[in-house]
Amino acid sequence: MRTQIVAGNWKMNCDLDDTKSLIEGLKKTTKNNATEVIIAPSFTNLSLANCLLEDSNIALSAQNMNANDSGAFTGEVSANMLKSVGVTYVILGHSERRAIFHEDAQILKEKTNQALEQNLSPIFCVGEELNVRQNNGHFNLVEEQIAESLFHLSTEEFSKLVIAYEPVWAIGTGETATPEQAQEMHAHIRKVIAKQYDDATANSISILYGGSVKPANAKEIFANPDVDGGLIGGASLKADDFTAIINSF
Ligand SMILES: O=C(CO)COP(=O)(O)O
Repeated sequence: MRTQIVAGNWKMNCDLDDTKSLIEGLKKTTKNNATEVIIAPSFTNLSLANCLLEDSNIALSAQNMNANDSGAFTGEVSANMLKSVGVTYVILGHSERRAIFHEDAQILKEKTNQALEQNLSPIFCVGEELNVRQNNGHFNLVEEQIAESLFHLSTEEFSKLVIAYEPVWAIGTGETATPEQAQEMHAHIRKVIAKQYDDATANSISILYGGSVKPANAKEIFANPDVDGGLIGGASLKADDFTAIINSF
């Protein structure tokens, strides 16, 4: 039985007050759920979020992290700093980091290594742009993204990952992959992992879908056998919507 996960990627949204009220809203509505619930506020609000979440079972994730331990990296945040404010997950390889901040397979490999060394669980994002899908290159591209940054890991290390499939054309566009498109890519990812590692590893990894998930479509996406939850952007910024998504399993 794989862990079902619903993670909210707040991106560059919510100041201190917004963070406080969103978390208070979530704590009222998300009690006693069997699903692992994770939120990823911005760096500046992680410490507050950690205090507010003390009596809850909502876990904290960062949206990014530097690959180095410490030192002269102006503007960057280390794994150790994240751990010191209660962070247990880190989103790596989000398409916005790849496209806007030019993060490539090598840097994502280094960040993954550092996260695992420091006992943070990476939520590693993969996904194709629309033109790649239109040219039928999406299966190969996603396989390549996983292989280039992750296949150097040992079986034990790989088992600590969460994978998120986020087709770039579905992020923030209101256009969602159909349940069939999500299922076939998730099954493909699992097959690729089984080929590199083994069936047990492939079957134990939680693979999340991300891209315009909302209360109205979460149920049909989560109903697929290889979809173990969601990485939610816009709809994670409203406590009611996020809770409705969590309750869609
Ligand atoms: O990028 C996403 C989560 O990481 C998805 O964003 P949306 O849910 O806003 O499409």
